[in-house]
Amino acid sequence: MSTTTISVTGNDTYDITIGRGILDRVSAALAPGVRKILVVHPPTLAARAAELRDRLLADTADGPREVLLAEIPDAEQGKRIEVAAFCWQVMGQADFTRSDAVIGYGGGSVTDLAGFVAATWLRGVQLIQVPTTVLGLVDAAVGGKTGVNTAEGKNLVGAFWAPSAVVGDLDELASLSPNEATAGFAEVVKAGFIWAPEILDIIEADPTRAVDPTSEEFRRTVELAIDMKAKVVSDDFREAGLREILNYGHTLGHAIEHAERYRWRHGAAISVGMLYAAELSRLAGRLSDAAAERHRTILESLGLPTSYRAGAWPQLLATMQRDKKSRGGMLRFILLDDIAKPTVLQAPDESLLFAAYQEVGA
Ligand SMILES: NC(=O)c1ccc[n+]([C@@H]2O[C@H](COP(=O)([O-])OP(=O)(O)OC[C@H]3O[C@@H](n4cnc5c(N)ncnc54)[C@H](O)[C@@H]3O)[C@@H](O)[C@H]2O)c1
Ligand SMILES: O=C(O)C(=O)C[C@@H](O)[C@H](O)[C@H](O)COP(=O)(O)O
Ligand SMILES: [Zn+2]
Repeated sequence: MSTTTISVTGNDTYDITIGRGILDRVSAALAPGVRKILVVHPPTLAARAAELRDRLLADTADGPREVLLAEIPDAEQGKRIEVAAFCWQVMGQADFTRSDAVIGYGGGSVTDLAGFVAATWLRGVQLIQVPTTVLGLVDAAVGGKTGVNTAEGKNLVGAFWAPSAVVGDLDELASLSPNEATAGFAEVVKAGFIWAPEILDIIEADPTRAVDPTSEEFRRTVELAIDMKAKVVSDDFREAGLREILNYGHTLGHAIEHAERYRWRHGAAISVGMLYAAELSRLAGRLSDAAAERHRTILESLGLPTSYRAGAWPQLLATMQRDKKSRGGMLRFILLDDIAKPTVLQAPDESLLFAAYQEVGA
């Protein structure tokens, strides 16, 4: 099967390579002169991280290397400042210098944490992202948003720090459970609604094939989603404007994740958040009934959640105030004027926000 390369341009230029059996590209992506490498990984991938270490050690063309493995707690438990401090300690004790590198090998939680460690160690060292989940591949590993959660909310501390390469080996996804693959696929659906309607057509034609990581349909939708993200972050790395569209569904979605103390998968929360944004768009008189209904149908056809506890509204509203798109006390939402026509809604009336929530509250 062929390999696809999608490039991010701008201040930092790098390639996202998508293919099968391409892990050897990780070593090739290291800058000349890298002597020490920290591979950050979750417990689930401990054995495979050791194999990756052995591959990196076997490549001696650029001289000898030291490869350290940093196993971090799973999922959101890994996105804590204490975990970043653990990685800093490992790097400090091994004398990592500015010419050394960090590799994020795992899902989005790992690539976010590894990216943050790379951004902050000595104010920035080389970062290579090797995503192993659908969500990591199509979204988290691309674009250089890195960070950790705080007690008050999701991703509240972080940095923009671009990887120098993203190696997307589809073989890595084979061990994902169908539920995990589907949850991550919510970000592909997002790409369909904000930018690439072809994704929606493919899902509607056959939702089961669309989420199957071995299918051609999956490969096509994933490449469309990555291509969209690469274009957006090439244009607006630091989220001064256009990049905000990538937050479609995230204002409510992040608040649900926080309310659930991260027992919900990110993609599942974003699924409810996207339906909420669609209903808000419809009630604000921007989106047609049919386009809002298309959200519900597509998300449900994939088995993604479309409702959340009705009684949670006051808590969700309070958490949404801390969303990064807020300005002063003013909430801002990414809505749709139509499919693939994202827009911003500033300071919506609380009654409108509540009315939209009644469409997803159960
Ligand atoms: N930086 C960004 O632009 C960006 C974009 C989207 C999401 N995110 C963040 O990504 C995180 C969610 O990422 P995620 O959905 O990948 O979750 P995750 O990283 O928590 O991984 C989900 C689960 O899958 C396991 N896993 C990972 N790879 C596996 C594999 N190949 N086989 C079997 N199991 C595997 C992990 O151990 C974990 O239990 C959230 O924290 C979210 O905020 C960041
Ligand atoms: O890359 C972006 O920009 C995104 O918003 C992508 C989102 O899918 C992702 O979940 C991101 O981490 C959310 O960012 P935040 O700034 O709202 O924390
Ligand atoms: Zn997201």
